Amino acid sequence: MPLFDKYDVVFAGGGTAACIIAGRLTQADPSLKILIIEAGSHSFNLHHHVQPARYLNNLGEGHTFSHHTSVRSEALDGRSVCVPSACCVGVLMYTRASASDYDDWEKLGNPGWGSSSLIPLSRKVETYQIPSGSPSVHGSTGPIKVSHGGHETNIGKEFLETAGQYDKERRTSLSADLNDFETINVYGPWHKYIDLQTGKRSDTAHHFLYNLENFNLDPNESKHNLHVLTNHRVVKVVFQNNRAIGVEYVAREDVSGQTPSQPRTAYASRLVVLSSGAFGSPAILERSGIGSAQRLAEVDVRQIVDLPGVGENYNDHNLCCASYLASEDSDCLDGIFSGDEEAIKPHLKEWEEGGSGLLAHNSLDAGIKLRPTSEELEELGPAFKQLWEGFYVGAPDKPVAFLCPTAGDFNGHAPSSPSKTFGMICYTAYPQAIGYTHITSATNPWAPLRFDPKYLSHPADISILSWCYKRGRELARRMRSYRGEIAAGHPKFHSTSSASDSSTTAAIDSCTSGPVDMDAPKIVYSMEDNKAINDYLKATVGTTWHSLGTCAMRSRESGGVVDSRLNVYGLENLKVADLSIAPLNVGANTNNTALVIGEKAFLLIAEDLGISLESETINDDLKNLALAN
Ligand SMILES: Cc1cc2nc3c(=O)[nH]c(=O)nc-3n(C[C@H](O)[C@H](O)[C@H](O)COP(=O)(O)OP(=O)(O)OC[C@H]3O[C@@H](n4cnc5c(N)ncnc54)[C@H](O)[C@@H]3O)c2cc1C
Repeated sequence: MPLFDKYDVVFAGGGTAACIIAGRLTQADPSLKILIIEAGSHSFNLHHHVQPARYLNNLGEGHTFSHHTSVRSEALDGRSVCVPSACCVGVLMYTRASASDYDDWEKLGNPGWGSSSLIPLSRKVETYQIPSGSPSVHGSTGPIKVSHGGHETNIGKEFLETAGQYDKERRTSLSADLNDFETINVYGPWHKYIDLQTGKRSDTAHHFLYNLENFNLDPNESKHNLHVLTNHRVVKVVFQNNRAIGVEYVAREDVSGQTPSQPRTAYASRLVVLSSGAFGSPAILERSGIGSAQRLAEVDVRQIVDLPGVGENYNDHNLCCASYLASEDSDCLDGIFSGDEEAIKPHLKEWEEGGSGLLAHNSLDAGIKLRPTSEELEELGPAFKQLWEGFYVGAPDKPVAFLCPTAGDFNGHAPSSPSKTFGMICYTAYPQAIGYTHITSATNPWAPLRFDPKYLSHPADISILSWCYKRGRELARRMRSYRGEIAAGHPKFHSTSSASDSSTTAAIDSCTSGPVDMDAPKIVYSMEDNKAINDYLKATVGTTWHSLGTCAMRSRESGGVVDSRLNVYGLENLKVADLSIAPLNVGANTNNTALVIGEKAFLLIAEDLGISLESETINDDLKNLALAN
């Protein structure tokens, strides 16, 4: 239980952004009494968390994960989708936004949130362990380590070799920097949030909290002023007039039936910060009476502030994973993905002794941020063309989609051992369909949300995924390790279709099928084939776990929830600081943007609290950044 009667700052949620803000605040002013209330458990040195390759095993139901099931969607032929949220870096893919993404945020009326302010923060937070990293965009002293991981898979190498020979329209470079905020349409290496020295996952809990001097996982044992209370959820914010003075919270055990027993209160004399992510933060606001009058009336919550944007503007990216068989000599992560400890054992020694091998890996070694050629633009159809002209032409640094091979199939379609598999994943960088998330209970923070991500409800979104699936398929079937397609991970083409000839639709049992020639003709798809692809996408499209935007930093008139200092409109002493504040999507995996938001929020909060960044505990880089912003 919390040790102090009253804290200076209370955080609801202890994920990517919160750990940075709390860790930096406590370094800047060790006398600050800070409480983090976190729904999940501690991850300190847990082997399934710090050993990178085990991430798929973490996706089950548990205390660290919340699964949000959507309403049934017409665009997905009546299917629901399930989106988990959690307090970790997940798949460990290091991907940064495009510079224009942040400039678009600033243009919406958010001074200090453009690329010139945020790129230095993205540099600040990292130590880029890739020797060729440019110091103008990559950091060398930050807590979060970025490397290529402890192994180089043949799948990644072959993807780049194949792309170099097959795709004459685009460049391939082994030393390309795909995450310099501007490079697109280049095939290159894909890096990871893995510390090269230890082979461990590099996350904000370990590098901003657990490493603090005197920090103790158990607040009762702590001699530190920063306490973390895990396995508890914040129900709502407590106000005195319009000033936030604390939060009510409950433990999972306190919930019986629909209603938790009497919640406890943690008081905050200076600031309450909601950092519960794109699902958690709007839910806390709604339970606190902040949101649209209609939504709050539906769940019997008295409205305190009318902010119809709460829970709206839900963004994600749309994922498609196609599955292929790989040659038996491929170094794939299937065994580790299966969670079978016997399969993991052979890799443990190498990881423990040198931080290397397949356990220090996430299966993704290469990829491309794709934009279409003029020929492909035609293939993408009229709905996309309109989007292209209105959105992409003026933003040459924005990708349309990502395409990356995975050494091991995410879908778990691996036939029985010892077969090896690889995947070809693609996701849409800026889906046009925007969803929502709202509460269904006024009091129970574990109650399911009413949630619809609206996947594929815009026609351009499905054309992009279809185009990427076809591109990925052409590359996959030319890779040396290709041994056929796994039927369950592909569209059901009619057996007489040329899109399903023997070399392209080998079923699970045709393991001897090798790659086609590099100059084999491109597969031609009929209207019926295209329908089969669309049906497959509707049946399988999934989340990239990149939920954002549900407490958008915009003007109040345009549906905003927080201003550009992250203050919730109409209230005092209440900020939101996590990915939910993103006013528009970013064309990237989102952890990097959450890191940047954490760094930016720290500077804003330090300033509000009157903390001098001249303090000796703050290093010079940070001082300079604060002065520059
Ligand atoms: C499975 C998965 C894989 C991912 N893979 C990648 C990847 O490879 N690369 C990448 O860049 N990004 C990845 N992401 C996305 C990245 O993890 C998120 O973008 C980032 O963590 C968001 O940071 P945040 O601070 O906004 O929220 P989070 O890090 O989600 O933190 C929110 C925290 O609040 C807690 N919480 C929620 N409700 C409450 C409540 N009521 N009370 C108290 N606590 C609460 C949650 O438990 C959580 O810990 C992945 C995400 C997931 C889920």
